[in-house]
Amino acid sequence: MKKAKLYCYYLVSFLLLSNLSLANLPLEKIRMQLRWHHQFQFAGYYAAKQQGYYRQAGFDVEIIAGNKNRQPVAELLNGRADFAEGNSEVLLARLKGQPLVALAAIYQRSPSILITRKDSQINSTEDLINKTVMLVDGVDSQDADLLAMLYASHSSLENINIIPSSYNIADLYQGKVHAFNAYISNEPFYLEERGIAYTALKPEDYGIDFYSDILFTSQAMAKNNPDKVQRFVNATLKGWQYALDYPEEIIQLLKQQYQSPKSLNHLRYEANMVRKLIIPELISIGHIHPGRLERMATTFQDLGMIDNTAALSGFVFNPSTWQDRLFGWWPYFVAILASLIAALLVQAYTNKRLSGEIERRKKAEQELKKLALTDHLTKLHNPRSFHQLLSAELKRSQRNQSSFSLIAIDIDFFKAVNDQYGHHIGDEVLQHVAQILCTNLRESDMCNRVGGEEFIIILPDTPEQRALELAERSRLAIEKSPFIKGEIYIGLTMSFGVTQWQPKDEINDTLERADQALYYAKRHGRNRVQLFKPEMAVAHAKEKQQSRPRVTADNGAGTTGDTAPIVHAPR
Ligand SMILES: Nc1nc2c(ncn2[C@@H]2O[C@H](COP(=O)(O)OP(=O)(O)OP(=O)(O)O)[C@@H](O)[C@H]2O)c(=O)[nH]1
Repeated sequence: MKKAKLYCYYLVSFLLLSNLSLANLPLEKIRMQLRWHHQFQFAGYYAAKQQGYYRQAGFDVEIIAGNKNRQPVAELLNGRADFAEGNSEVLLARLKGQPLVALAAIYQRSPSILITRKDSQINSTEDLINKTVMLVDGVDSQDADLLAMLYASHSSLENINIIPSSYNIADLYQGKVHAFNAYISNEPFYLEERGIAYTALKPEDYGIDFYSDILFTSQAMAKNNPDKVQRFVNATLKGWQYALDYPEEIIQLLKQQYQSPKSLNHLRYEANMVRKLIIPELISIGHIHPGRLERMATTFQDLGMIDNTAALSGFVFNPSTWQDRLFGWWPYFVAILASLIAALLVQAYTNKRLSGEIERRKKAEQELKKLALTDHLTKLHNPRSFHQLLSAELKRSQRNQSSFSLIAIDIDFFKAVNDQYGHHIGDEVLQHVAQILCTNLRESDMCNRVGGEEFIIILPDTPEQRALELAERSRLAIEKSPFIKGEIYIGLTMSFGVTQWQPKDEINDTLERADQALYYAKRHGRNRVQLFKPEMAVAHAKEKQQSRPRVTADNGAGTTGDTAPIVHAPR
């Protein structure tokens, strides 16, 4: 659970950091090409820029007005724009092989109409025979919805005089043409302003149902930067929603910032019409239905404008294919994966450090324990440890009904060593002796330094006879191993007292007996091994009464006990 929390923490921190760093990135320059002059027709783009939606998406967007020579499809294909807005011409270009991708159909209905003067009595397309009609590019018009509307009632357009549009509505009300290609959101206002009655011939009334004002980009952009495209689309649609919610704000913006030549009333008229074309109450802004695109494509084909509709496939931007999704999400996958790996690594590193630290402390504790139980000079068990070991051995022997022996050992005339060579040489002699004493023992035997120059060996499962043999072996080893250092040569001997633990013994009973045997050995010539015998206890008690130190006590052979017969001589 703690680990899960830790990973979440890493993840959240990572994502927060990622977002912060994204916000701090410089804005990316984007060129957005409009189809025509600045007017309410493009309100959503101005709103997205004004409201900061583009900036939040990471873009610095330049909104470029269109004109006769600056048309969206050409601008985008030539790389002069990153995104653009066009009418059905976008689909037509795609079906003709241009690598364009539709991102959103802002207008669910086409604003293209043919407009006639009411007094011309032209009330339907049938009435256009032998009449002059203006279309964009004249007979070569790409205004598919208007053409389709004409074809809906004419098998051929030969009897209609189609000429290129002048883009000047005055040509209509001055009677130069009978029908004028117009935008329902634009030209009717001029006529209404002048009180000129008109008729609007709408493609939808002839079964022609086209999208318009399609936001599009290049195929390369959609493929290589789906995330960027999606961000741009989202910001744009948000802008459109804002523009439809607060049209007056955008109208003022158009006048002040984009120098729109249209009057406020004209812009309000346009805003009202635009809302009817977008139908936000019924359809989510920008929605593209593939079936409607197909119908548009079929219309182009029926008009002979394209051979087939094969290129329709893939026309609509769809970042939710698994490849696109993967492509768009891979940085997040990588980020999540990386943060998990980082969390695991940190965890592993922390664990390693912790276990290292625990190990180190354990060792230090063990070391301390060992130090507390070890004689610092000889590295043998110290008196404290000796008592623990002896008590454990006693219990073990009681439990197992076995027996152990003790050998108490004391260096002979050690005082003379200190006196003659100094305490530091005395220390080295002690180390020397300890090493010889304990080298030839069995693994189970325990060697202890219990006093200045006194040692006791615990021999588990050992009868006294065997202990005697071992003691004798040690005595001989010491005798044969003088301490030699430079010019110093010190011959050494040791005295040994041996006894066996008896089942009725307390610890001190056995210790006492070993000590009495050692005392006896000291008193009887030193450099010897003595097994405890009961009579020794009596003699020992008498000695104690006289309070005479055993080392200076008469050993029964004069005063030899006080004079050192061993050699302490420079070599
Ligand atoms: N260098 C050194 N000397 C020690 C240490 N502990 C005790 N001694 C000395 O050991 C000597 C023991 O002397 P005594 O008890 O008189 O015994 P001894 O001279 O060995 O004579 P006997 O035991 O009777 O043979 C004293 O001089 C102590 O100062 C130690 O850690 N280092």
